Amino acid sequence: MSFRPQPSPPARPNRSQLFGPGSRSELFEKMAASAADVINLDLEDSVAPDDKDKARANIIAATHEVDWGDKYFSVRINGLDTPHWYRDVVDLLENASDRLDQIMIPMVGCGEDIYAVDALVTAVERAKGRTKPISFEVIIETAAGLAHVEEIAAASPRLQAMSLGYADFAASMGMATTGIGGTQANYYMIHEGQTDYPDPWHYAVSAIVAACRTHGVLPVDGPFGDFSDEDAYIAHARRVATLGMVGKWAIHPKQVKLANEVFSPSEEAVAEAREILAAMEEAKAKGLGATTWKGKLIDIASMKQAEVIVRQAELIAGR
Ligand SMILES: CC(=O)SCCNC(=O)CCNC(=O)[C@H](O)C(C)(C)COP(=O)(O)OP(=O)(O)OC[C@H]1O[C@@H](n2cnc3c(N)ncnc32)[C@H](O)[C@@H]1OP(=O)(O)O
Ligand SMILES: O=CC(=O)O
Ligand SMILES: [Mg+2]
Repeated sequence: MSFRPQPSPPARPNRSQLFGPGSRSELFEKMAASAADVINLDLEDSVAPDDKDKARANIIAATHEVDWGDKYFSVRINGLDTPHWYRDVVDLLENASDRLDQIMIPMVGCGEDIYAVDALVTAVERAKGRTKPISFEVIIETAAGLAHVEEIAAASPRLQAMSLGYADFAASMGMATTGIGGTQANYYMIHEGQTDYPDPWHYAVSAIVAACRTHGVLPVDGPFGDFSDEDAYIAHARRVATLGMVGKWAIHPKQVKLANEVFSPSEEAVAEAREILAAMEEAKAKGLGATTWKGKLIDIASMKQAEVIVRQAELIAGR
């Protein structure tokens, strides 16, 4: 219990985040023309060490030259355990246009990691007279990151979003898999001869959602590596949407449409939510806190559940 109301996350659509290597500038116009809500140009793992300088220069040029429309524009910097990250921050903040909205910080392990980047970003912003503050997104993708997820979620007012990075997370946890997201062939149970493949990521997803919701941060699901398997992507996305995530990465353009569909409430769900709200208004007018709708109990908490769906639909419609 707390007397403090739960803070709202930033009110912007974040259903799909399309990634592309900063070293592949030929992809930028295609990314800008996509239906993704968020663009993540990468300086980290999809860029070879020898290409880091070129990738930074490409991304800076793209903030000036490419029309990114109304997309939220984010750049993933290198991790704090590398020699690259400070140069990423300094070069971007000194030279990128105001089209840069966000820096994504990978491999975070504790709140102090965010503090360190915040201090550097703040210093460069002041030195260069940048008036638009840069926001942060972090990736939880290590055992330490998950262990400290709540302090990370509370670490900076710049923090808008937090993603689960399946590949590095699996490696850090010592998980016996090379799969990026989804069910895992060796993670199964057998009951009365029937094989069931439970979700090995459930705990991490729920821990991230709880930390994010506590501190008004958008919880986002990370990559799904097998971009040829659309059904498996959709199944994974639907599971995490049910658990409270607001969107998912697209590491191939064909995944953008899938994410946008899964993370937009269906017309049927919105109509039902509005019916619940109307039924509860009627009940409240009669002095009741609970009533029956389609043979089921609904009460004040049902209104809050319905409002989540209606708010989400309105946010997307207002895009
Ligand atoms: C674990 C992690 O950290 S994930 C995050 C970091 N990883 C990334 O950023 C990787 C992002 N994705 C990619 O680099 C690429 O999509 C790859 C390597 C997976 C596949 O690339 P390709 O072999 O070129 O893909 P494919 O041939 O299927 O591309 C089909 C079309 O989509 C385009 N395309 C490919 N990737 C992208 C992209 N990320 N954004 C926009 N368009 C793209 C191609 O140029 C091609 O366009 P065309 O039809 O006009 O020729
Ligand atoms: O950065 C993403 C991941 O899956 O690792
Ligand atoms: Mg990673």
